[in-house]
Amino acid sequence: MPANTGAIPITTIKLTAIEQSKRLAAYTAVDKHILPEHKVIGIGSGSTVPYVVERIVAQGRELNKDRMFIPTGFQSKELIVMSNLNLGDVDQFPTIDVTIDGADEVDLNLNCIKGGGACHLREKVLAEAANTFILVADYRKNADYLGTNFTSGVPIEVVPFAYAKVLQNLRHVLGSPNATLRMAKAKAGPVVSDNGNFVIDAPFPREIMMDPFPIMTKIKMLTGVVEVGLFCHMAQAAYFGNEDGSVTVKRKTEFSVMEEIIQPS
Ligand SMILES: O=C(CO)[C@H](O)[C@H](O)COP(=O)(O)O
Repeated sequence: MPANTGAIPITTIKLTAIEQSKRLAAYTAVDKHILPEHKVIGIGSGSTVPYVVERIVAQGRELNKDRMFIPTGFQSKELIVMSNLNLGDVDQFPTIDVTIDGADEVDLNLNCIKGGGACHLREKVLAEAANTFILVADYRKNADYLGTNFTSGVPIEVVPFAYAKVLQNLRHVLGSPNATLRMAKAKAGPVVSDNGNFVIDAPFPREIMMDPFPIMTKIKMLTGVVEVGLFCHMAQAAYFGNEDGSVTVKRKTEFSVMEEIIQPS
């Protein structure tokens, strides 16, 4: 099913198992983390986030009238506006109470890949600005190691004139021989991000992805790179909707990441 940007109420559509899993994750995360005292809320991108907004809208006008909602890009901006929520930006609200966002894959330690929708620069800014950063996804995104199911690689936003140089660095120096420039599907030429930049997808072998922080810093040091779609040590929790109606939660504790399963009620 195509992503619903908010124009059609999602609840009127018959959902596939995967869409139900996304909705379950989103609803559970909103119920646990978007509390009456939260006034500035970051809204991520992707096909799971419309369910986040749907659940927030269901909290009612009384709670939402005093809240500001900060988007991570064009899609979430449209969602916020179409849902009659108050639209703000991160330059007005550099401290966000809670940001909820989707993920392309999440590992054992709550590191994740983001940028499948080329929004990871703004997504990372809103994740970093947030006191609490929460991920929502269906069960396919729940992995032990990054690159398990999401094999297209780490999304890397680059300034256009530097893309060929960065590709060379990735292929010949950093160990991603199959790094490629992401091409558009319904337009000739490359994908252009909401910030006017290009996106490279760089797959790395398992041994590198088992501990993604070092490669994230190396990629980020390449001149021309704007942001890397590896979010390391940022999320407090991730919610995955499962096919059987349960929700798997990975939650950061003081010393490690704990996993629990919430059974359907
Ligand atoms: O990082 C993202 C966009 O840049 C999305 O959050 C990510 O691709 C997950 O999307 P979906 O909820 O459709 O699976």
